[in-house]
Formats: sequence, C-alpha cells, structure tokens
Amino acid sequence: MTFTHKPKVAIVGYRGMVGSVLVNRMLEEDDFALIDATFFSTSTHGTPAPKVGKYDLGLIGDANSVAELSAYDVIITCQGGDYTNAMHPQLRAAGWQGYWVDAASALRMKENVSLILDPINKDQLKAAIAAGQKDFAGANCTVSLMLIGLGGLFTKGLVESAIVSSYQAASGAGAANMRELVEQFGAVYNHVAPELADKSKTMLDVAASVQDLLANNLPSPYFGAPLAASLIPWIDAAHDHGFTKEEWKGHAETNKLLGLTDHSIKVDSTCVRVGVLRSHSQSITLKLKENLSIAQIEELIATHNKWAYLVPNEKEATLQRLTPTAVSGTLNIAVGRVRKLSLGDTYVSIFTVGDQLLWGAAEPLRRMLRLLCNAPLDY
Ligand SMILES: NC(=O)C1=CN([C@@H]2O[C@H](COP(=O)(O)OP(=O)(O)OC[C@H]3O[C@@H](n4cnc5c(N)ncnc54)[C@H](OP(=O)(O)O)[C@@H]3O)[C@@H](O)[C@H]2O)C=CC1
Ligand SMILES: N[C@@H](CC(=O)OP(=O)(O)O)C(=O)O
Repeated sequence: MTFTHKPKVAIVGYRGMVGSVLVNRMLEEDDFALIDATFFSTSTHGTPAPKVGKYDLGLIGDANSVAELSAYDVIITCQGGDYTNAMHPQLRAAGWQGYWVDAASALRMKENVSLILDPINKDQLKAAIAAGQKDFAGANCTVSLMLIGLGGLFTKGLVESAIVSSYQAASGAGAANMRELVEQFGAVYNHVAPELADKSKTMLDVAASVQDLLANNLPSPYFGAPLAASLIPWIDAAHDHGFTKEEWKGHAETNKLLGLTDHSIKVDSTCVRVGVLRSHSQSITLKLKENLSIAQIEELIATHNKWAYLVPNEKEATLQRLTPTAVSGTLNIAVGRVRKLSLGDTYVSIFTVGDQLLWGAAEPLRRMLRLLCNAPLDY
C-alpha cells in the first residue's frame, strides 16, 4: 500500500481538453472515492470548483503556488509542458516528496521518470513505485495507441522494426486548434454555397473556388496553414536528422515504454495532421522477427488486452469500425487491414485508430493513480 491514508490529490488543468476527459473518466470509474481531490488552475483559482457527480471539491487551488501544491500527496497535471518545466523543479527544490503524474512530454526522457501505460508496462511501474520513484509521465499519444493496439506483438518481442505514418486529429494540438478546424470547415462551405446551388457550375469550378480560399484567405493562426480540405505533414518542433519531435518520440518512447534500454526496436515515423476532430489513425508497417500467419498475428493482437479489437480486412467492416468516427469517445483501439506485404513474409501492414484523448492522454493518468492507491484495475 503506497498510502496509509486517503491521498490528497491535486488535479491541475482540470478544465482543458485532456483534463476534462480525465475528470469524466475518473467519475465513470469512481476514482474520486479513493482520494481527497482538489482542482487547480492558473486562472480560475479561488472560485468554487464545478461539482463532480456527488463530490464537492471546494475552492479551486492556485496552480502557480508551490506552497499550496506542496500539501498534496499526488499532483496530476494536464496543464502542458511549459507548466511542468516551471513548477516541477520548484516543488522538488522546496522539498516536496509527492508523486508527480504528468500528461506532458517535458519529463518523459529523464532517467528517473517512468512512462505510464500499464497494460503494457505495469510490472515496470510497480517496480518503480516500490523503488521509491516519484515522477511518472504519460507517453506520446501515437505511441500509446500503437502499443495498446499492437501490444500482442510488441510485448512478445516479435517486432524488429516499425514504419509508421500517422493521421493525427486537430484535437491533439489543443482546443484552440480544434476550433480553428471547425471554423475552417464552415468558411469553406459558406464560400462555395452559392456555386454549389448553381447547377451550371461544375465540381471543378467549386474546387477552384475552395482552392482560391485556401491559398489566399482562410485564417489559420493556430495551425499556420489551412487544415480543412488539406493536411499538414509537420507536427511539433524540428528535431535532428530531418525528423520532427513528434516523429522522434515514436522511436524514443516506444523503446522506453518497453524497457528496451538498447533501443533495439527501430521505429521510423512520418506524422501528419489531418482534418479530423478527434482520434488519431496510424498506418504501420511491421518487420516481424518470425514468419507468423495472419491468423496468428490477429490472435496475438486480439488476446493481449481488452481494448485492442480486430476489424476484419473487409470493406464494410473497415468503413463501419476502423475510423475516427467509430472509436471517438471510446477506449477501443480498432486494428484492421492486417495483411502481408509483397516485400516479404515477415512484413505486415496494419491500420489502427484510437482516441488520443483517452488512451493517448487521460486514461493512463487515472490508472497510474489507481496503481499508487493499490486499487484494482481491469485488464
Ligand atoms: N490534446 C491531446 O490529445 C494530448 C495532450 N497532451 C498533453 O496535455 C496537455 C494539455 O493538453 P490539452 O488538454 O489539449 O490543452 P488545453 O489547451 O485544452 O488546456 C490546457 C489549459 O489551458 C487553459 N485554458 C485556457 N482557456 C481555456 C478554455 N477556454 N477552456 C479550457 N481550458 C482553458 C486551462 O488552464 P487554466 O485553468 O490554468 O487556465 C487548461 O488547463 C498538452 O500540453 C500536452 O502536453 C498529451 C497527449 C495528448
Ligand atoms: N503531439 C500530439 C499530442 C500531444 O500532446 O503529444 P505529446 O504529449 O507527446 O506532446 C498531437 O499533436 O497530436
């Protein structure tokens, strides 16, 4: 048992997108019964917290106050990397000994930080807790979704390398970006509505009009380029060797999560922002170490955990179940289009879709809290 009392838990960033999804999930699973929770904010502190089910959480705390936060056993933050970089060092310097559970990437690669994805690495996490480790971070959304979806292959040492092409939703970039995409959808439609109504116009006329709007007059301050009716093959900052940071995380975090200090699984990614509101998709080419049959591969995937579910490689099933529309708002990780490639018997192509706000961000955090409380978890 990590705590001998009901732990005091500060939830920082409760009103952001990840924070809201986290609070909803904690309510669904009655996690609040385990803890004495307080919401923290950098801007709404001092006001009454919104009611969470039957729980009255009192006043919202000041997320910039080291003194206030120091009174907590656990700080869960969904506030972002800048906040982590500002507050975590101050709290530790002030002697705070509590658990820091973070959605952001800021601390992920530090030596004394474990990445959280317990269906994949619960033994690693339990060992870290037993060893007195205090800092934990959720992994990158695409990495978490890939590993839950394909855990049956990755955790059994069957993967030699992976080439990933991601199709990442606007919500991965934050609420303001998501709003920008919806506004762009509206602007595109409004721009061409008269032409659509004019039966003398062809679809090429309509497309030319959309192109004119996109190229010259579609506001995109958050993404920096139109996303509606387009895509952006760049996510996060530049990294070394022509990779973006998002692409680099694929290799670094996959290996760290699997406890592979020699980084023996090569993961190469191309990460693309697409005009989807919620849920990330990935097309993954695996080089396996063994020549497994499709039936064996599907069995390994389907039996590893209760969230990865197989979609038969058929058109109707794919349209109904292997899309962001099908999985958004659920914990399901859809895995389909499983097929061997003409490159060779050990090359497998797989398509997977999962909600990046759930398994990609909020869900691992609440499960880490349950691990810290030694509370039951489903697998
Ligand atoms: N979005 C995603 O898919 C993923 C996000 N993450 C991580 O989680 C962090 C938070 O992401 P996300 O939740 O998307 O960020 P948001 O922009 O939705 O929220 C972050 C903070 O913005 C502040 N805020 C300002 N205006 C508003 C408003 N109108 N409504 C709600 N909050 C507002 C809140 O802080 P305050 O109350 O202090 O003002 C809130 O906690 C990211 O930085 C990233 O590190 C990780 C994996 C996936
Ligand atoms: N970068 C992801 C979301 C995210 O916040 O990832 P990370 O936690 O690794 O910064 C996206 O834009 O879709």
